[in-house]
Amino acid sequence: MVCFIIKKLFSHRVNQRTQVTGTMADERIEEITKKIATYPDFPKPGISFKDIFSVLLEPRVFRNLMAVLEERVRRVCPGVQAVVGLESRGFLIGTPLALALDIPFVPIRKKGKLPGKVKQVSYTLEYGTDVFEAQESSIKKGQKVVILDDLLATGGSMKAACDLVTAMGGEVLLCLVCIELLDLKGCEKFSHPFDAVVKF
Ligand SMILES: O=P(O)(O)OC[C@H]1O[C@H](OP(=O)(O)OP(=O)(O)O)[C@H](O)[C@@H]1O
Ligand SMILES: Nc1ncnc2[nH]cnc12
Ligand SMILES: [Mg+2]
Repeated sequence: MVCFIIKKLFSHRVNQRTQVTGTMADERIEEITKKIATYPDFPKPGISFKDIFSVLLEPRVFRNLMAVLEERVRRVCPGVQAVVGLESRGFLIGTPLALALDIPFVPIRKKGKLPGKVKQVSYTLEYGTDVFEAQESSIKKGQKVVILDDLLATGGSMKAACDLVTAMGGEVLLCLVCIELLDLKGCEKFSHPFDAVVKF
């Protein structure tokens, strides 16, 4: 009986994973959604490119996006100790979020751009393959982090970032993106808690 109840509770949590913060109507999110420009067949035929830069053109909408991200992190992972941002578009939102939360910003960069000793992981993304690196001492053992990026497509980048942070001894409390491309089912690539502001 106890086992049955535990299983029920657990399956509920797993099913809720992509709904970490619920679905309350939020006018800020509706406006952010409308501002995200779509470019068909960029950078390759068949790719429908969602452009976060169109949100950044409007300070009020950008500020609202940052406020939504901050609220979600404060609600879901109050003990978070660092924001890990993925080069390059993840830096745009990762640095202001780290400042707002008053915690360190840790960059994960593409191969060969970070000085000093680095840890590496290779990965595939919607239109290619790449290698991610982090500076060896940038993530401490047991450090609780949120990983932030502009967009989740196939989930290859986010999975690689989770693997890298975990291999360095960090604990991923939340993977957070502005935009999720639902058809690509990227969040199935990794098992950490996940949340997205806008879903297409
Ligand atoms: O879920 P995935 O299939 O891995 O794709 C998502 C990633 O792809 C894009 O980055 P990109 O590597 O194009 O580089 P950029 O951020 O430097 O523009 C986007 O900013 C995400 O980081
Ligand atoms: N469809 C897409 N739009 C914007 N950035 C992306 N990165 C990977 N896929 C993408
Ligand atoms: Mg990117």
